Amino acid sequence: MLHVENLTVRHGNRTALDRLTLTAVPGRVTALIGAPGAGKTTLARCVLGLITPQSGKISLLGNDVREYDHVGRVVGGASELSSRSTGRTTAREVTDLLGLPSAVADAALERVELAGVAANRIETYTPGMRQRLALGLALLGNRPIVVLDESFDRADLATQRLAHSLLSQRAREGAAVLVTGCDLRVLGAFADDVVLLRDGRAQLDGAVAELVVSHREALYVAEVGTA
Ligand SMILES: Nc1ncnc2c1ncn2[C@@H]1O[C@H](COP(=O)(O)OP(=O)(O)OP(=O)(O)O)[C@@H](O)[C@H]1O
Repeated sequence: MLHVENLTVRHGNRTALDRLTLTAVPGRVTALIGAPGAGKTTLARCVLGLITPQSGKISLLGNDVREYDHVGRVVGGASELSSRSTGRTTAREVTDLLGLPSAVADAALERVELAGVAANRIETYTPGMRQRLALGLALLGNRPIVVLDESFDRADLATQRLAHSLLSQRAREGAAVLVTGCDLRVLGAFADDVVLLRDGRAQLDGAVAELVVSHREALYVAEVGTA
């Protein structure tokens, strides 16, 4: 379980997250939907331990995020990829952190169809290949929480399909999966829950199946609005 409570983050005088509360439940895919600037990346970076919020609480598996030396041991996610590194080196950094054999890194790259370019630098990858690498890294090691700030709704169709199938499968295996994006029409096809973020606040929060019936207008108008 990933639970965020009353999280506030300010960048200078700009409030990126404003007392945000949300939960990503094990066994389900949660889509964090918001227009550009709504605060999705800020939230993902907080969960990955890259930003310290001004106030509020993040708990991972019931423990305060600050109790973890390496959040990456329990949260699968891709933070900034170093473009001069290769896909293989990057994946092996994760297997090293998790104490897994390097063959697991190779298998993760194969799963996202990057085995043939594993030895190439990330700077040579297309946007879709980078997104597939992020996906492979996030799923590596079957960690109980997955956070992907990748806007797969804007990816090429093959990458979208792969993301949908692998993230749904990981949720079915019991992980709490949080994925960000702008377009609920795409993410709603495989997400179970949705949090609609606007100006750093959760405007709507609930099961996709219920919200698209009760708040259809608000969901689709708000997601394309400016933050
Ligand atoms: N390092 C920073 N310094 C100043 N302002 C920032 C910084 N990072 C983010 N912001 C601001 O915080 C707000 C939230 O940004 P964030 O990147 O989290 O949104 P987002 O929903 O991920 O947007 P996008 O879909 O474009 O990635 C925006 O107003 C953004 O301009």
